[in-house]
Amino acid sequence: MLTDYKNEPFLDFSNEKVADSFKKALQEVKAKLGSRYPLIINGKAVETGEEVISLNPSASDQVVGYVAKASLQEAKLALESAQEAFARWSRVKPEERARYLFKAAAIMRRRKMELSAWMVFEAGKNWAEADGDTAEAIDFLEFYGREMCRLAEPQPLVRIFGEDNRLKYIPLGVGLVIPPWNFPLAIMAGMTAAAIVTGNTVVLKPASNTPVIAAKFIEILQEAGLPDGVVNYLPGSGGAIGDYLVSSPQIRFINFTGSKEVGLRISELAAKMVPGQKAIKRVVAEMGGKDAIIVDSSSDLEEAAAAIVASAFGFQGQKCSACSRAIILDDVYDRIVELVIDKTKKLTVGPAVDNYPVGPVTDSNSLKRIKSYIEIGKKEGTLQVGGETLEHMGGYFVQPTVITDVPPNATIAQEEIFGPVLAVIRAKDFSHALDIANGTEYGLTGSVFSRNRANLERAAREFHVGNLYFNRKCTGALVGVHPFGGFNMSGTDSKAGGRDYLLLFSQAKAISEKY
Ligand SMILES: NC(=O)c1ccc[n+]([C@@H]2O[C@H](COP(=O)([O-])OP(=O)(O)OC[C@H]3O[C@@H](n4cnc5c(N)ncnc54)[C@H](O)[C@@H]3O)[C@@H](O)[C@H]2O)c1
Ligand SMILES: N[C@@H](CCC=O)C(=O)O
Repeated sequence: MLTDYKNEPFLDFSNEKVADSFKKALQEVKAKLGSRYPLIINGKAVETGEEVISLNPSASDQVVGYVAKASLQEAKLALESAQEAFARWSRVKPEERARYLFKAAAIMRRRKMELSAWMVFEAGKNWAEADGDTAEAIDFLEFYGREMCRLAEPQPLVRIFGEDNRLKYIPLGVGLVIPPWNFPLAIMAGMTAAAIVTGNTVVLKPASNTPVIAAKFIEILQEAGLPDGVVNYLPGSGGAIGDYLVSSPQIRFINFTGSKEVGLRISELAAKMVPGQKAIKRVVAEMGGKDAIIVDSSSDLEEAAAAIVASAFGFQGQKCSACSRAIILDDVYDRIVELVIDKTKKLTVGPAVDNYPVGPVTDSNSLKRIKSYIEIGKKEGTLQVGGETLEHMGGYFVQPTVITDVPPNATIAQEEIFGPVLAVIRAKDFSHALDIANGTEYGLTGSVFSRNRANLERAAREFHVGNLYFNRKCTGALVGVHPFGGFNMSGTDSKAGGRDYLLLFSQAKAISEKY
């Protein structure tokens, strides 16, 4: 009998014992940096002539791991392996499939600190961010396992005389899982787990900046006894093997999370029928955001400013949910700006291993992109804090940056920067604030700080985002509690961690028997 689902608790690093254990885990992982990781196809290690070199963004001369890089030849093998495994795996009972997830979650729980330590090195997450990522990965496994058991139960149908009617959920086939690097364990594991627990088999192409933590997940699935070929681990360049995989006739669905540009390309390619293709490809694409926090004059200004700073600069603003626009009503604008500046100035920047509040951004391209947005922002508004990149520190560090008096249509108020840059925008009144908030092509997260019930009710109706929060930060969705996914160009609103998610990887078969 399954226990009720509960979110995995976060570690309390202010407890000296917990902090000491984590330091030990960091030391242990440090000793393993620089190892080699092969592809895993049909359960077997496959070496290739090329490699992806995963670097520590806090210290860009430190190699986290050397990972075999797939070419089209291995991509073909991985597809064949998934296709063969599907014939067996799709017949495994749903409850049995769920048990592999529960077992993997138990292994992850035992290796929790180690997994988080890998993300400190590979993704540049500080301790709490890395722990949050591991906890969310465990949550996805536990939640989707239970969801599969629920979907396997007899589904409610209207009964009519003289017929027996049933409806059951069956898998789609072979899928492609393409996750981003910013939640390199949670999102990657969640996207994969949902696809396989529903009876599909997959090719998992991890993000090129974070293939080592994905290799650890594969180790865990193997330890949990997952049959060969159900998940095929295929690191490689998205540009080089992505199009081939997406266009392949065997692929039945693509579960993508990443940028709007790549998501739209996948969506377009997947829509083109190719010879040998038997079914329409389903595309689940969760993409970028330009998320806003609105503050009105009735709100607790201290709390609002703290939430803006936490949402804007947590993990260096590299969350699709990050607050990149603070939209402040005129009468409290100056006070909020003062509070935000004050709180941002207190944030120190440094290596993730030393647990600084602000760590590095993911790579040199990212640093360059953010730097160029800061330059644009300096012309579009008033630079108040930050504005510098800190190359001399040996990693990809960018100061948390606040730019005020930004017009709603400015480039930095419209385009996703995906870094620690906050645009502060002045609104005349609440209607204007909502217009500004809805005035981008995205619609992922948003938050409103207000004690005015009418404003909150109006925002509930009119603030057009997939995840709307009141009087709290706009990051940090919890599995099962805040099903996650965005509107408009933020994606297909798949609601990861929600009750609808597994249906995206299933098809319902209705069976009627006349008596
Ligand atoms: N909405 C969400 O739930 C969510 C969650 C996390 C991140 N994101 C978004 O992800 C982006 C950051 O992640 P990223 O930099 O990894 O995004 P990205 O689009 O650059 O890459 C995402 C994945 O796509 C792969 N890829 C690249 N080109 C490809 C191609 N032509 N074909 C197939 N695959 C290809 C990459 O290798 C990677 O695995 C941001 O825009 C962020 O907002 C969204
Ligand atoms: N689910 C995460 C964001 C994922 C995207 O980066 C949050 O709610 O903060």
